[in-house]
Amino acid sequence: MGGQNLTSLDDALEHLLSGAQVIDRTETLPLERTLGRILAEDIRVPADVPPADNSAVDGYAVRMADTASGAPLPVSARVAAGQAPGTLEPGTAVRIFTGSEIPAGADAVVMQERTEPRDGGIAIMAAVEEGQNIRRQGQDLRSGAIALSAGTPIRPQEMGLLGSMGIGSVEVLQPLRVAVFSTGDELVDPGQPLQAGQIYNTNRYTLTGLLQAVGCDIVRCETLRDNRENTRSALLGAAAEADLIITSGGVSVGEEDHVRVVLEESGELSLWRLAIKPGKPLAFGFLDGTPVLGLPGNPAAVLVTFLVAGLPYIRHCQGNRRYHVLGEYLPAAFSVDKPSVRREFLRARKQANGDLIEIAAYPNQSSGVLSSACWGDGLAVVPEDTTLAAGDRVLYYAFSELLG
Ligand SMILES: Nc1nc2c(c(=O)[nH]1)N[C@H]1C(S)=C(S)[C@@H](COP(=O)(O)OP(=O)(O)OC[C@H]3O[C@@H](n4cnc5c(N)ncnc54)[C@H](O)[C@@H]3O)O[C@H]1N2
Ligand code: MOO
Repeated sequence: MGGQNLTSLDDALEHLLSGAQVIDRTETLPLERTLGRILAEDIRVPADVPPADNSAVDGYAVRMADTASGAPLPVSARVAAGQAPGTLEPGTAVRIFTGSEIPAGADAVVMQERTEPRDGGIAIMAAVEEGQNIRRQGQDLRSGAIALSAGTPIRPQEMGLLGSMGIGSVEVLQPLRVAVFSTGDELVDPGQPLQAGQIYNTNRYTLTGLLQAVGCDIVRCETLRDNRENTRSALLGAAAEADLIITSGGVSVGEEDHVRVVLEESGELSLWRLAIKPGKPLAFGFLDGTPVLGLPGNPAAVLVTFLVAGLPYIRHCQGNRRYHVLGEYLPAAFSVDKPSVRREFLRARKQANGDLIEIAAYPNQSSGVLSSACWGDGLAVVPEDTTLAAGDRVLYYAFSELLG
């Protein structure tokens, strides 16, 4: 616990992750539809990749011993990629291409640029080493090994690797089903005129984008008015069909802040008020066993709390065992004069200063200013109880790294 009975982000994450349930629903998908999914099974290599020794270059397959005399070698055969290679006749060379299988008996491939036509055959113009230009059977994957383990997120390169093994479909975890609620009587959807006291709904779109970016299924996306009973019934309804409920707004201390109260009254509030800025009033709990992540209403606080607290939890629930975020320490182009008991996440970006890369922070860090995040490319972290002078190293997380 930090000051003011705030929970530190580290303690909050430990609490969130220790209770997180990984999805237990799987499905089998053809390879081309697996991008962004999480493998539900270990993938064992069915047969060596590549399946046989093959040539790395266009040239000639030879037996090294036949090249010692320097005499030209007649070309006895031609093996195009895709053809069965046959056997190298002693004392000859076989014309071969990149990817062609190596004929039995050959122990080196000479690049065609290192040869010259002579006396109806080829003369080899450079010393030959055993094994040169041969890509060995199984150099990429060995039969029987685990190539990819359960919990691996599938990127384009994993799709390619699965294809290289001849695996056309894999078992993956189903997407996390998330219900999203914005709360507030003041909210109006874009496209309609604003009346006095109203503002346009921002968080609905930030959250929709974030959830799409991280591969969740949005099963509900609604706006709740500031009414306790409606809030209660909407959240309980969503609890029956979603793996996770995310709300924005209604978690602070005002009498119109119903989300947290509904958690307390009808479920369980297990976390409230973190030592982070923005995002202090974040709430977390359960309704009918379904986790509810109550993000604060301020638009920049929504983005920050989703990234630093929600996303590690979501990645865990998605079954992703590879999620780790590595920040980097770079000199700050700004200063922080007043220490805070809350860890502060500044909307920031990298900038060049001569040959130095430094971190600049958006001048207005109000949690109501979402422009800060559109200007920025990431978050700079000011630790609790810390001041910073320009030039001090500050921890920086790129949005792309956080969302990775
Ligand atoms: N007395 C106190 N007041 C406040 C505290 C506090 O500790 N004591 N904390 C402040 C902090 S920090 C935050 S953050 C906010 C969070 O309050 P809530 O999560 O209850 O959010 P709301 O009050 O509903 O809204 C806050 C702010 O955000 C606007 N908002 C809400 N939803 C949306 C949306 N979907 N799109 C655009 N803007 C939205 C809302 O109009 C408010 O301006 O509480 C502080 N107060
Ligand atoms: O923490 Mo609130 O989220 O600063 O605006």
